[in-house]
Amino acid sequence: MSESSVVSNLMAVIAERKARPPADRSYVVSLLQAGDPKILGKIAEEAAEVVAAAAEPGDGGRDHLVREAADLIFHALVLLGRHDVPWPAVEAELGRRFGISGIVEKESRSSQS
Ligand SMILES: N=c1c2ncn([C@@H]3O[C@H](COP(=O)(O)OP(=O)(O)OP(=O)(O)O)[C@@H](O)[C@H]3O)c2ncn1[C@@H]1O[C@H](COP(=O)(O)O)[C@@H](O)[C@H]1O
Repeated sequence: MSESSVVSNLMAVIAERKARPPADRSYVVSLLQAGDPKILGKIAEEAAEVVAAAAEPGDGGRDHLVREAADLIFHALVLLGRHDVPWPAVEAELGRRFGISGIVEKESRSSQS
């Protein structure tokens, strides 16, 4: 499975968990049912763990960073799913920015407001 299809498939699982919560235990359902405060708290927690892992030296630190980044992105995807934001919308936004310097893009934001 390619990396981008992992994200698409995961978003499909999250949407399915939301539409038809299974009787079996599901971490995604527990997050969706607990709502934004729980999901946002997990995102903040995982972001702090990314920061800590990035400070660890060597291959162990790098591997830890990969795991914590995956946790952070997973919880962000659950938040998107809860708000019915489809993954292609995020991809389209990244695509819109592609090749535009972040400095130029930020300047265009302030001229729009
Ligand atoms: N990708 C994930 C995924 N990534 C992380 N997690 C869970 O996120 C939780 C993170 O918990 P913690 O904060 O305790 O973990 P942690 O930060 O590493 O803990 P410490 O470092 O503090 O010890 C754990 O329960 C992980 O299992 C995930 N849970 C589910 N998925 C996907 O979601 C699908 C549906 O899951 P269910 O709804 O549970 O069936 C699964 O098949 C997977 O594909």
